[in-house]
Amino acid sequence: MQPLYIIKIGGNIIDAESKLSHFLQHFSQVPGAKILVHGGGKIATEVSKALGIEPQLIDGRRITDAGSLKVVTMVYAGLINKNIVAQLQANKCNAIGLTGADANLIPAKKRQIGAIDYGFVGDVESERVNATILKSILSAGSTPIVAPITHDEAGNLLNTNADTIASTLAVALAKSYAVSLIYCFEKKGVLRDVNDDNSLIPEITPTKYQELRENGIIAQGMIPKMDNALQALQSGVKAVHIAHADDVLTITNHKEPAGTVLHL
Ligand SMILES: Nc1ncnc2c1ncn2[C@@H]1O[C@H](COP(=O)(O)OP(=O)(O)O)[C@@H](O)[C@H]1O
Ligand SMILES: CC(=O)N[C@@H](CCC(=O)OP(=O)(O)O)C(=O)O
Repeated sequence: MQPLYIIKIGGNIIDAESKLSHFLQHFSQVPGAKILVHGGGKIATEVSKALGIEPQLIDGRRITDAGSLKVVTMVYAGLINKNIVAQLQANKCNAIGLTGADANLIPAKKRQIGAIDYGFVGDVESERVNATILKSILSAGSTPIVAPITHDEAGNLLNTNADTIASTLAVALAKSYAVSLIYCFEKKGVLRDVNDDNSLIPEITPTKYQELRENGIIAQGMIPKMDNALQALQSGVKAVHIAHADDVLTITNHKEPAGTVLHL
């Protein structure tokens, strides 16, 4: 099967102009078929505060009321997505920006009210992804850049965690490509001490994950990232890495080990 890299980039890199531009230069050199999924939660939080809408996050997920939905749509689908596309075009990467509403790429269901009402937050399923449109974009030599905005097929946009979008697309395409999913962020990978880049944990299995979580070594935003990563691996994705944004080419060119690799 043809290789496909699905690379996710998060808020701390997107928020730093020079880090983002450095990453995009590298991303444009990743060989073969590739998809970029971006977040941008940090910028959405800043814009939200500037507009007087106090952001509220529970376990890394944003409570998205009608006002917050306007903010995240403007920030993710507009500001961030289009800036990334323009920068990739400047790097000779033929990028095409998409939300989950475009070409019915990612239909979602509004999260049902349980203990917590998340508001306009969408839950997604890999079976419902429009894999056909992604395959045709990739075979035309273009690179989809996916924003974390989905839709409910009834005219409403929904906010979906970007780590979840990346793993859902990876699973949806795993029948057609040998998919490697790479979560890129601002640290060397999963660390024993979150403040020490020399404490990299090179490999994690589901059993080790449980242990690291119980010990509080894996916490905050790393929990949904790990959950999504392991689920992708259990659903046919060939390889999953959690690594520094600067190491993307080291991983895709198989130069040397970098970041954390997940194993079943
Ligand atoms: N063991 C760990 N190793 C690395 N990062 C961790 C760990 N535990 C918690 N984290 C936190 O998880 C964050 C990454 O998750 P998140 O903020 O959601 O990033 P992104 O926006 O890139 O998806 C890191 O910035 C770090 O603060
Ligand atoms: C529902 C939900 O939480 N959506 C996320 C989408 C953005 C995101 O995931 O951004 P990062 O990858 O930069 O964290 C949010 O609004 O924060």
